[in-house]
Amino acid sequence: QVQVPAAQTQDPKGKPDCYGVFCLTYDLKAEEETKSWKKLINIAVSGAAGMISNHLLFKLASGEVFGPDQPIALKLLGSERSIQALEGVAMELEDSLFPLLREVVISIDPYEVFQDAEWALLIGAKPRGPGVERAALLDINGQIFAEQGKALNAVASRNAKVIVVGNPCNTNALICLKNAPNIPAKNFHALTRLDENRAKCQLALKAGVFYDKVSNMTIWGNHSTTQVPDFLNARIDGLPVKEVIKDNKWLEEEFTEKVQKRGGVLIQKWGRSSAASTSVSIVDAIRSLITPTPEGDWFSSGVYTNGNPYGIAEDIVFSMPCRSKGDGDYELVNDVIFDDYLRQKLAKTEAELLAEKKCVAHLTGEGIAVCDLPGDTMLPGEM
Ligand SMILES: NC(=O)c1ccc[n+]([C@@H]2O[C@H](COP(=O)([O-])OP(=O)(O)OC[C@H]3O[C@@H](n4cnc5c(N)ncnc54)[C@H](O)[C@@H]3O)[C@@H](O)[C@H]2O)c1
Repeated sequence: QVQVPAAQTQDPKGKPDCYGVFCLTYDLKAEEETKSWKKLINIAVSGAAGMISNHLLFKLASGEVFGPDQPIALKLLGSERSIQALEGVAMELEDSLFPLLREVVISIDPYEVFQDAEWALLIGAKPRGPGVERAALLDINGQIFAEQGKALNAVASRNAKVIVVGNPCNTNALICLKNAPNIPAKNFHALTRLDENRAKCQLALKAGVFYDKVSNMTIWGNHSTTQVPDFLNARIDGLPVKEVIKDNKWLEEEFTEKVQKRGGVLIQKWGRSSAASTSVSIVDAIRSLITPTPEGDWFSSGVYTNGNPYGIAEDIVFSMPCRSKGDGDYELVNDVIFDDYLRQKLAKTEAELLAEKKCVAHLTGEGIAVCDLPGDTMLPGEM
């Protein structure tokens, strides 16, 4: 039974950064006596007034992500344009009376928001408007992630875990980690978990089984339409997918394209991009790092290539199969197989990421940018 410590009034002037009711402090003595709660953790969220955050923040504050005995502080970063909305978010958090939510800070200054952050969930980015080239988007959003990388480097916890959601998320994550040399590059992730979840759902549908039977699902490469949902290594009910779904044409063409373009189809139906399922996948991504991966299974995450066993180019952020002991860290999976089809697809998504990297050389400290993208591929959420 978790006990909620009594609130104590404190002079709000003493805590200038806090929002509203979160300026009141809890009675720490009462908390010590219960011994049932863990030490507070700082979670920074950028784009906190956006659609994804509108789902995610309430999951974080409810205890669904870090557990019912883990108090949290939410440090919310918005853009100048979203500051009013951000206040609205903070008001809704106040009114939800979450016992685990101890502090809320809203700000447009990443140096303030990232102070001592143990987790940084970087969602805020500019959406790609009509007529905006992918190269231009890389530059516009890249600037945001260069600045936020510098801020993380200066003030975040030295072992902060960073999950980049804002698109183009792989290259944004690369820019971010290059600007944060004091934080291990291994701690940076680009979110490809939504793609993994979508792939599992499509395989389950085709095989006529519930989706909990699908495991070992890797999304390789970029979070774009060149991503590779790997049906060679995935399993259904413990069996290789190809032994269950004996329709290679469907797997190579329909399945792959369905996963790559699922986001675009969803926009057509909804009139906006996926926010609820994205927030669920961010929760999945965090939980995969803080709970041990089930024996024999793995999860996908866009991570920094630095000595990978698959022969993928080094020094990019590439989605790969990972396993975790539940300590926030991960290891790459060794027991995966490749065939010609998979190798060919991997080469395409790898080429795209290498080209994206050249486009942002000015933001990673690697010289002058040369932008020659192989094709203007879409993000999964674009049509
Ligand atoms: N990786 C994935 O799987 C995945 C899935 C869905 C969406 N996305 C991406 O996530 C991002 C956010 O999506 P959304 O639907 O929440 O968008 P949204 O437009 O509803 O919200 C984005 C918010 O970020 C804010 N923002 C912009 N620049 C900022 C900055 N420099 N610092 C802080 N905040 C800033 C905006 O004001 C806005 O409130 C988009 O880039 C989208 O493409 C990624």
